[in-house]
Amino acid sequence: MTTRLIVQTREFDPVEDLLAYAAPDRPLAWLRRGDGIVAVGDGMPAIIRVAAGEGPLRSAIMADAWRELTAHADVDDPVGLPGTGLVGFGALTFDEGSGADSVLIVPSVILGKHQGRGWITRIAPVGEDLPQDQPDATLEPNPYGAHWAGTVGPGAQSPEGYQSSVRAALQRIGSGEIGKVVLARDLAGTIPAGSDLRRLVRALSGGYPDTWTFAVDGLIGASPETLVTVQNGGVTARVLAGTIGRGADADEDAAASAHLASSTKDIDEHEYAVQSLLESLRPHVRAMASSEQPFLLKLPNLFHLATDVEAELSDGGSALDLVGALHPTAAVAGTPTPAAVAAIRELEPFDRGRYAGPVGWIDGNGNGEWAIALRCAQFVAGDDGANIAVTAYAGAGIVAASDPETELLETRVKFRPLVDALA
Ligand SMILES: C=C(O[C@@H]1C=C(C(=O)O)C=C[C@H]1O)C(=O)O
Repeated sequence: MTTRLIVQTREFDPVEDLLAYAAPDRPLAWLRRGDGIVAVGDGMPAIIRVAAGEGPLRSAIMADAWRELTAHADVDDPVGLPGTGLVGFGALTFDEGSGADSVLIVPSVILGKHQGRGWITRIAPVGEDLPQDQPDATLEPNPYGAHWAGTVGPGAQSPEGYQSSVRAALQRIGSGEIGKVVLARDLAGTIPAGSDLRRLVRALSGGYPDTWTFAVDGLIGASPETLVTVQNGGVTARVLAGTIGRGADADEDAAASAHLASSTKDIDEHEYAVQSLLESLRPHVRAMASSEQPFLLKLPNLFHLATDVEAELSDGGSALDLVGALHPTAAVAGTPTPAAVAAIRELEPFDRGRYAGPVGWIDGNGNGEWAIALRCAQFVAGDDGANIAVTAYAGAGIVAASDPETELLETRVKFRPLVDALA
């Protein structure tokens, strides 16, 4: 049976710290430079869950279910900003064959902020009171819980194992089977039961302001890379590929960025990623434009080669339709895509789950912002007060000129935001 939702958005004094209103143990958030959207409390009037094993249609099933939900929703949204009205927060698995499920969650209360304007959205099934009309309705910040620290160590893929996988990938590249493949490794550990996960979200968004910080169903991270954003017919995407760690002082830093900007290995790796995005996007848009040369994106821990792409939507698709068309890009899978995904299945001894999958939000008009879930970890609560399990992931693009040890070091630098924040 179709869920029918009633949705009401109202202008609201912008709150300083959106996260202070989120659920400590399962925050639902999308933040960048203090702007964004956060679920207040943990009410969920609708959740679309695509279970593992649904086959290669995961994003299509979700996009269709979302269309159905929005078609039956009664939305009153005089504010009309990105993230107002009916919103679902989503996280999808990287691989269609993953054992993890993909989710799109509609919370009952959302607080948002965009360029100095604030709003509140309340959502309930038709026939039930909107949250503000319920007897115990309150909107109070939750004080942050005590500081906590976790431990993570090698996961299913050891550092040595990672280098052997890179060597195996180089052989496949040498034989012409693939041009590029992105190989990841995992770190596993625990954090204490009851930890206030908002502390991690806050540390990531404060420390890495140029990233999109997300928390969706236990997947928490700060990604520098968008998969696609759609806003009133305009489409944008940011492609990243080609990476070098920051230098220890100004001279080393300048040398590192100059090295990256002129490295043919990194420029090739980047070009694979740009071409794959342009090819997948082309059938859905017109007036596609991207810069000729990548620019250098500077993050606190590393530099990336980056290209921004802009276009106009031409087929009326939603942000989730585009997610389905674009994922997985060569930035996180490789080229050609099917052979790269097959190589990942063979060379990585773990299931990526939602790492390197699409994470973001979609609204009732099909607008939305989706990142690639990088620099992230999946948190899974234990039973009966047991510790919370954490698995973090980081990968690197392997091309013909890659060196196993350098790629291992690159994954170490990419783990740093998360590992530092957990310590
Ligand atoms: C795979 C990751 O990052 C991707 C790979 C990059 C590279 O190989 O240079 C750069 C940015 C991302 O597209 C990761 O962070 O885990």
